[in-house]
This record gives sequence, structure tokens and C-alpha cells, in this order.
Amino acid sequence: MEPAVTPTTTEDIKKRESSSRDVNSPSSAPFGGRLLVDESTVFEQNAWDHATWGEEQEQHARNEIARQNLNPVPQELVETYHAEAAENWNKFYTKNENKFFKDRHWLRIEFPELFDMIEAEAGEKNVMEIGCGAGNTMFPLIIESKNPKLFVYACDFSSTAVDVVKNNTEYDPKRGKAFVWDLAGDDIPPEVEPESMDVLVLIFVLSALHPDRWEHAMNNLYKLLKPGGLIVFRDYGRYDMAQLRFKKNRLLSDNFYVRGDGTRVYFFESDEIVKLFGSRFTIDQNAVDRRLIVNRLRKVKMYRVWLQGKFRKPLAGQAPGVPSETTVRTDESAEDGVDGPVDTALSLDTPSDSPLPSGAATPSLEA
Ligand SMILES: C[S@@+](CC[C@H](N)C(=O)[O-])C[C@H]1O[C@@H](n2cnc3c(N)ncnc32)[C@H](O)[C@@H]1O
Repeated sequence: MEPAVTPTTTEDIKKRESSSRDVNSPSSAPFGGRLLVDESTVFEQNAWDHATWGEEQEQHARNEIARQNLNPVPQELVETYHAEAAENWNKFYTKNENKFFKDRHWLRIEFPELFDMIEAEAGEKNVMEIGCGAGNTMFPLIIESKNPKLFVYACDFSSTAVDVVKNNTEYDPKRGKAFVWDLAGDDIPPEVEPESMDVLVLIFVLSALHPDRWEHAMNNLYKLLKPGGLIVFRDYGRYDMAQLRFKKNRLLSDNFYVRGDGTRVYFFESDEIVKLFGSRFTIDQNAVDRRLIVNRLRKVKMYRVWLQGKFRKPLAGQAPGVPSETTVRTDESAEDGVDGPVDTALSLDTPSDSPLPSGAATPSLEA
């Protein structure tokens, strides 16, 4: 049987909604509670949760994908983009250093289990941020964690990104270690022991891998994690605005694109996540976060779609997939409880890929 997914519990959602405030929203309404009931009020606040899609919008998305399929990346350039992926991320970090992605301060809200794992017994705990970029998870984790024995490994296949982390004044070799590693490579890095990680953090990194390498990545994750260890995951979802606005000659293969700066991005469906993680890990959460962001000044609507997941390496004798006593669901609804974080990757796409005026993102995007 194909493993499926479990929703976050209602209790989790209530807890989250009471602890999470979008301070940029005029109403400061809790995440998850900003439901658009009356379409005429759409421009009255910056963001709406659990945005629903009508048939017309679905059709629009399918049309955009069909349009992109007519003009993919010219065949002779496809391999070049794949071959130069790391180099293009190097260029990205040479240009942006640590000024692009924002610190992921929402980790405690979205992934309380991560903090439970690393703070519970306050002993030695290892976390690995994979595809760490400028270390936007590493540094907040070390600062926010109450466990002085927490050690955070941060790796990226861009050597420039790793240099950016190491040059950060907060970088402390006693609390963390940054190094170059390719998640899609054939083995785990020599810097770490097999089965030594309590938590693996995958934030907007799986989408950067070639789909042919996903299985390698899964093997590596499995090897790195202690039995009972946790993976926290957040990434782009199918039909996210960033996908639909790609213009001509950006499509590498189905749902996989190259941005104007040469970096690659895939847009996942929930079912793909189930297939990928579910054969090895227990799926505690696999949820879709659909949010309508509006630019009130310009009257622009932006439909964002993100996926969020929590997966565990089974203990000896346990089966992967979904524990039988849990409810199984693959759709999204007001009870998914995946509100909270937003990524700034909207602006990762070059202006030529974007129909949006610069600055179209509302302040609440810059969480
Ligand atoms: C969209 S950025 C996200 C950065 C960071 N996780 C964050 O949320 O701020 C994707 C990162 O994944 C890295 N990356 C891409 N492919 C990778 C691979 N095969 N192995 C390791 N890192 C990779 C890129 O260099 C880049 O830093």
C-alpha cells in the first residue's frame, strides 16, 4: 500500500494560531485565521490563508503550463544548465552574500518537534541544515535553542555559500560546522558519522535538485539520520505563482525550471512527497499551504503554494509510511495548520521571469 499523510492535529493548529502573529498584517490576525469570506474585501489586508482555487483558476494554471511546454529550454542548453548548477549558485551567493534569504525565525512555530528533539533532554544533539545557503537556519537555531550542547552542521554544494556562512561573525566552530556537500551525491559527507543526526532541515533545497537525483538524496538522508530522527521540510508546491509566471525557454523538464540566473527549481505535488519520503520514513505531516498574498496598492493578487512536511526515520522493527492509527489525508484544508513561514524566494526569479512590478511582494512576505 502506498503510504499517505497525516494532518496536523486541531490542537496543534490552535496552539500555533495563538502563538503566531503576522505583525505586518494591519489586523495582526493570527495565521490560519485570515479566511477570505467576502471577495470584495480582498484588498483590505495583505494575506489570506487557505486560499481556495476555483475551476477557472485551475484552468488558468493548466494553460500556463501548456504554454511553457511549447517553449522549453532549447535542448542544447539543458545539459549545460545541469552541469553548471553549483557554479550558478556560487554566482548567486557572490552577488547576494547573506542579504537575500531571511533568517528562518518561524522554525519554532512551524516545527516545534525540532525544538522538542534538541531541547528535551538537553544532551548532545546534532542538527544538519542541508542546502544551508547563508545559514539562515543554522544561526537562528543556535541562538534560539536553549540547549548549549546543540551542534549544527550546515552544508551546501555551493562553496561560496559555505564561505558566506563561515565569514558570518556569529559563526562559532564550537557550536557548528559548515562544509561543502552535494545532497544529490553518492554518499554522505566524511565530516559526519552515519546515523548521527537527530534532525535534518530541508528548506527550499530539494526543489533545487534534478529529479533524477532525488533517490540519491533520500538514501543520503536515511543514512545520516539516527533511528527515530526527524526531517523537517518546506518547499515549493505545484502551481505556485513562481511556477506559473515562468516565461519562454525556462522549462527543463516537467515542473522543473531554470531561473534567469541559472539556478534550478522544481515545484512538487503532495503525492510526490509521499512517494519520495514514504518508502523509508514515517510521514507525520505532508501538508499544502496555499496563501493569497495581495499588493493592496497595486491591486495585485499572488497565489503562493508551499509544501511542508515532517518525516521520521523508523525505529528498528517499525514500518515506514503512515502509522496505522493516524488519519490519512493528502488534500489541504483549513485544518492543515501549515500557516506561518513565508520564503523570500519570490524575488529569486529574475525580473524577466516576472510579470509583477518590483516591490510587488507585501511586507508580510519578508518574514
Ligand atoms: C533556495 S536556496 C535555500 C537556502 C536555504 N535553505 C534557505 O532557506 O535560506 C537553495 C540552496 O540549496 C543549495 N543546493 C542546491 N542544490 C544542492 C545540492 N545538490 N546539495 C546541496 N545543496 C544544494 C543551493 O546552493 C542553495 O543554497
